[in-house]
Amino acid sequence: MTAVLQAQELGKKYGRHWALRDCTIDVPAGHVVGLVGPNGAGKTTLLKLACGQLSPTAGGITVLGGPPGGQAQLARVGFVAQDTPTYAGLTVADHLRLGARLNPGWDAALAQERVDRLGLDPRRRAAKLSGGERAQLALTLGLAKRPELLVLDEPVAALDPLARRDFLRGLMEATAEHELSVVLSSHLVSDLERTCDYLIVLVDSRVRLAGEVDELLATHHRLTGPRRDPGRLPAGQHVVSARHTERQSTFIVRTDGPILDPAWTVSRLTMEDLVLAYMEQAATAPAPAAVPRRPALAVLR
Ligand SMILES: Nc1ncnc2c1ncn2[C@@H]1O[C@H](COP(=O)(O)OP(=O)(O)OP(=O)(O)O)[C@@H](O)[C@H]1O
Repeated sequence: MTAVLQAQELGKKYGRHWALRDCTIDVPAGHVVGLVGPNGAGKTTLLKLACGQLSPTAGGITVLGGPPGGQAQLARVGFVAQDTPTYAGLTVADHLRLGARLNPGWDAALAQERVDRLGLDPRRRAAKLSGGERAQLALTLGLAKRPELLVLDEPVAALDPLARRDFLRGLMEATAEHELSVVLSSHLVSDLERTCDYLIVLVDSRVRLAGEVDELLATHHRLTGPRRDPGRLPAGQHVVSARHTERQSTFIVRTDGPILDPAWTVSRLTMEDLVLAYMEQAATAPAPAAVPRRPALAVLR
């Protein structure tokens, strides 16, 4: 299957500061990808590189098999930037007319159906819409363009829980109805947990983890048992994080094999556990030169 997003040692520098570096990822089409990481991790930088709004300082990136940003590519990629930008002085109907004018593949019926269903007054100016309504309008514009890839940069950050749920529900319905890949950045792991089947964790300008959620959850485990040095775990069990009390150790490990040691109580992780483990690892361990598929760093606390 064609990769929707492929990056090879991709890097972007602002002045002397790397906003993103050594980013190597290969995301297949047909996924809803959650891009998560703390403030300043480089999420917006990666998304802008993917949409051709920024040029790489190092490495390369292809989107839907081609270089981002060209005229043909722009029609295939929808981008809803941070703060869901709309034109304050234009009405909802003006936005739809503008969308139709600017996008060759514009789906007027889809746009109208969404506006009707959401109860957005076509005569209302964007400045008079609530944050949630503006976000829904921006999502409508992104969807009606009928892109193959829709990129959403923290679209729900300013929304209340109800508006967030409605927005994400709209997004999920749209991905189910149309063949669409989505890359969605957010700080809210619980939202990503509901919507995403592919995860990228970006911390401090580097990708720390990337892969299909099911596979990541199947290969990561929490082990709890008598206190043990992480160096005494089997070679195939890579320690992502370790915590110790006087008598007990709790490890989060990544492994392809079964956990056979009867000393351990083994429990499954949630996506939030996984994200936090890799964020903590990044905070306490030196950054890897490139993303290892199987992280080999042991974090002992
Ligand atoms: N135009 C710019 N000029 C200089 N530095 C920038 C610029 N844009 C971003 N940066 C820096 O690059 C780093 C990554 O920023 P980026 O906006 O990509 O992070 P982010 O993960 O999207 O953050 P947030 O979650 O806060 O939106 C940050 O340290 C930021 O200060």
